[in-house]
Amino acid sequence: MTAQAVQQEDLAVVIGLEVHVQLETDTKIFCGCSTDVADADPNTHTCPVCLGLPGALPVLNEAAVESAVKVGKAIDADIPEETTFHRKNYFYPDLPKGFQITQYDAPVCRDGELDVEVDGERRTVGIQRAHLEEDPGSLQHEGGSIDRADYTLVNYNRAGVPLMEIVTDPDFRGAEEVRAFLAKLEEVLEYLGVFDSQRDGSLRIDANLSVVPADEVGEDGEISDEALEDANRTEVKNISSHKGAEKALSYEATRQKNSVKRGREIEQETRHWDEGRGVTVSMRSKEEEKDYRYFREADLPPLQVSDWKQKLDIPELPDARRERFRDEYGLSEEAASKLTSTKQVADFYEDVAGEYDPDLAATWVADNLLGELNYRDMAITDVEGRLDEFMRLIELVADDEITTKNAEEVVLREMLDEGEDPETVIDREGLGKADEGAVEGAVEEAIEENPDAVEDYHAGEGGALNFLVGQVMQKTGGSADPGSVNQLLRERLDE
Ligand SMILES: Nc1ncnc2c1ncn2[C@@H]1O[C@H](COP(=O)(O)OP(=O)(O)OP(=O)(O)O)[C@@H](O)[C@H]1O
Ligand SMILES: [Mg+2]
Ligand SMILES: [Mg+2]
Repeated sequence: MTAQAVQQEDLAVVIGLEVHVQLETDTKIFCGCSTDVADADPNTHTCPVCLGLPGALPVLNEAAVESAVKVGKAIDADIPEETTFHRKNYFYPDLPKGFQITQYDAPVCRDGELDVEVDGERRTVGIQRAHLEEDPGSLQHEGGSIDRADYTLVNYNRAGVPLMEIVTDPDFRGAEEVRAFLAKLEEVLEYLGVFDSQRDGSLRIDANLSVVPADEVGEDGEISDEALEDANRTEVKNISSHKGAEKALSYEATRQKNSVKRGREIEQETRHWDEGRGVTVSMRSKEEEKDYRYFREADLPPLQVSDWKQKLDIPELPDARRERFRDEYGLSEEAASKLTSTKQVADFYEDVAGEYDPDLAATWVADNLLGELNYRDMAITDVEGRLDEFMRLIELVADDEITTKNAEEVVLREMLDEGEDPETVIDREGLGKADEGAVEGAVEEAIEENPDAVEDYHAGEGGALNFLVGQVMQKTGGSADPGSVNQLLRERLDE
């Protein structure tokens, strides 16, 4: 293909990702330093091992390997008999040892896959490999972005934090697919309990992008290996969010298409996503594997992991759980989706559905609780310690001790805004359902006090009954059930 001959619309975009996720462990991957570095002063969570001082020896953190094996099970990957560690050598100030301990030819996971839904269609994204490695330190560029800074500060608190690098096949054909994949990946990792999407810097993405002639793409989105080999790709680094990925990839796709249109060759290079300016800038020509001089990390013996796969259990994953919720509880697709959005929500739903009617449970958890939490920019994890209080509120509704309306509009909201338990709100606001005698008394009173409305009712005026219901509700401080008030009134008036 000569570049000049190709029009922009004749090009298809090909994307493959290298996603680095931080595994949730208490200590770093090769030393005992705490990983809780969010509010720590620079270089306070360090030791001779993660600072790479001569003579210090790494010791592998078992919890990090367990997490990696769980991820492997979740993405249906091959887990080898034996996994090994390598040194990846490069010279950069974020790397105190001058090499990163990572995995090379025997990663802990190979040949996995993850199903995603894009525009209602199910797609399978291949995962080439997923391996363990240590995070480098972080660099803080002072006085402008990386390419313009006056000087750079270095903080090794992150050095040695356990990462898993998940490398996909070049299976994405657009930025939206990437976004769907990242959302799904995070969902699965959080279900496994190995990842926290709220943690700063817990997800970092290198995105590889190339353009190929559109007629190389088959109907099912397949592209031949030759076409992929032929295409020069750029690797965009420094992407740290789903939105960032979408923006960076849209930018890079347009840049490459325009370049080809103008007859320029795409260089195989590493580019940097400048979030502030919304552009990708050239950093360096792409390293090749030989540049890294990979060799075995002699300080870490090979690790036998094959039987860990049997030993470690993983929870039911979101797709399976969604399907089961539909079958077992008769939920709509939408409700099942909402109720499996996180493991905590799904667990709470099942607790409630086990005690009460599954539909009532669905309304209360999906619509009321999640709705009110969402409105306050909160998640279920923010009220984790109070789920028994919400359960008690639902019980009060189920037992008819309080009206649905009061429970929803007063008690639940006060519970969230004031941090009170349901009984306290109900007592303070006098919301306990009025007993039958009190409601009957209020009905009598309303009829006596409003002869005109009674007359209108007998004359067939529809509004009159509603007016009387309103009077009774007022007299009972909203604690009566409007439906039964309506019925009581009609019985009395029609006598
Ligand atoms: N033609 C292509 N267009 C876009 N992406 C591609 C293409 N060919 C391969 N890729 C993607 O490039 C990525 C290669 O990642 P991998 O980690 O194996 O190598 P690397 O980027 O050379 O190494 P490093 O880890 O040092 O960055 C994969 O996500 C793969 O899907
Ligand atoms: Mg890589
Ligand atoms: Mg790469």
